[in-house]
Amino acid sequence: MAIRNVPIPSRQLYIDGEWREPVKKKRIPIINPATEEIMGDIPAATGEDVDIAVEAAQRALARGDWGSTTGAQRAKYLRAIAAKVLEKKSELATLESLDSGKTLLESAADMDDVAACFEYNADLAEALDSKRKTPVNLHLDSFKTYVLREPLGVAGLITPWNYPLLMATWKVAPALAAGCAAILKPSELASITCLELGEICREIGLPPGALNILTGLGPEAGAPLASHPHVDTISFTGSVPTGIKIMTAAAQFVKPVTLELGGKSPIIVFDDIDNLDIAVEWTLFGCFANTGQVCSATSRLILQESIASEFLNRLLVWTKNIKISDPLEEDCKLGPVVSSGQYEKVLKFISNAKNEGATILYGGERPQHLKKGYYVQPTIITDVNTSMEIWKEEVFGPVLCVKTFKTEEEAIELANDSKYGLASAVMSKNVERRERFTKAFQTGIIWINCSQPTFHQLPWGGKKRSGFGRDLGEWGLEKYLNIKQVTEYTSDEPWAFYKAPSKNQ
Ligand SMILES: NC(=O)C1=CN([C@@H]2O[C@H](COP(=O)(O)OP(=O)(O)OC[C@H]3O[C@@H](n4cnc5c(N)ncnc54)[C@H](O)[C@@H]3O)[C@@H](O)[C@H]2O)C=CC1
Ligand SMILES: NCCCC(=O)O
Ligand code: NA
Repeated sequence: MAIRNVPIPSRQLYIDGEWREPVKKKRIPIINPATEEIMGDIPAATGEDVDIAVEAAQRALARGDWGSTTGAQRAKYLRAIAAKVLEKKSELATLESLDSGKTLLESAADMDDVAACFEYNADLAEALDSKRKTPVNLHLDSFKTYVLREPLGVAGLITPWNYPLLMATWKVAPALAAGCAAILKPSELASITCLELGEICREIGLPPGALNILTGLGPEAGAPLASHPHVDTISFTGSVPTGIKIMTAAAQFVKPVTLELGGKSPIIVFDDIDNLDIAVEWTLFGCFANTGQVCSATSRLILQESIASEFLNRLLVWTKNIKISDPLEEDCKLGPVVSSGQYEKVLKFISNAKNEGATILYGGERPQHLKKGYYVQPTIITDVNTSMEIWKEEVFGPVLCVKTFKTEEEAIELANDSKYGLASAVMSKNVERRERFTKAFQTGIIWINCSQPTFHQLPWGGKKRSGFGRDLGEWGLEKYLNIKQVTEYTSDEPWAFYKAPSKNQ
């Protein structure tokens, strides 16, 4: 499946259905995190390019070939994109791995998810046609009313590097399904596959301006998008500090935003589990999948004291078995983190934990056999207390911290002891207990007897400082719609609120 020598395409910005050099002609190097080598470069958009893209998006909305389409017509474009993604799956997956360090296995799964998400939103676009105009019966003779669902306008989509094309798809697919015109700003750390989405849109003949793709730095390309007066909504996935900046910028125009931010999600394991190894594997997957660079990573293991020692022993055995290598190698299960900045950040979290008195039970360093690349061993940290940074802050790397508990009350208190509220997992065979935890968890996503499986039919998002609004499912499309009420007075009788003037007045 791996095509090692996929050439890195040299692209420009994708605006108005064509490739355009950025106004300031700047480019950003692409770094392969597995080798630390520069592989190519991407265009760096600035505010001038944002203005051009916004105008292209507005023209698309005003033109019949996009602005007047039915959901069924848009569904055809979305299905054509899905088909092209599958046709180019191995090339796209390899590019994704080269750019972000994701294992090829995970990149290939992402491409399947990308295609499935476009397909799913094609279905939603079709379903929208029958819901476009919904009568509302007021049970009054004098009024006829209905509600229209219309595209909100120009959507700004700002996305991260951990699932580069998939996170973009979670926003692009519903924005297009709704009939918006979109401007995607992917992360400068991994933009290759998002630019290839531009090529796919060109190949399938998506009307110009319906989707524009501006690569570039956050403050130079993302910030002008968030603060543009003619961008009608912003959907963002990324860090809390950037989310706050985006919300602040958008607030100046009372622009709706949805924010999918960080997390420090718990996984609670009870001693009533039937099979220790199954729980161990979910715990590993929950924290080390995608090299821990997952907003919903269950990076706080909350373990019932009675099984702690046996569980940790099995966890160590399984962890030592994880293959860490170049992400394109067969069976690689843990690649490098995305960038030198992220590498330094993860190692600093580990050294801070040590300095605060925690124990590095396993890992904590660069793997001995890999001399180059931003690799960090899967790391397990014990002797953690709730005032430590490692308990409170998102690492976004393969680092699991562990605490034990005796009672259910203690477990739920530990689980909810976070400023974040994205996801929670509980492993137990006791149905009533699982229901109690489902109710008590202060998060938007609950996993029972698993961690991380994600389905595009279900709402994705959090509460507290993990943000608000939802991607995916029908909820992921709603934010791109304007709900318009229409009220018609159908009576021949005067309204008779004011006194009617007399005939000779
Ligand atoms: N919730 C999640 O899925 C993610 C969380 N993170 C967290 O954020 C940390 C830092 O990663 P970064 O890449 O720096 O995340 P970031 O939040 O800065 O980047 C996400 C996106 O926002 C853009 N951006 C940055 N500054 C902006 C601004 N002022 N206005 C508009 N857009 C802007 C970036 O270019 C990128 O496209 C990670 O270590 C991790 O903890 C990072 C990526 C994804
Ligand atoms: N399994 C998808 C996770 C998406 C995210 O990290 O935002
Ligand atoms: Na990269």
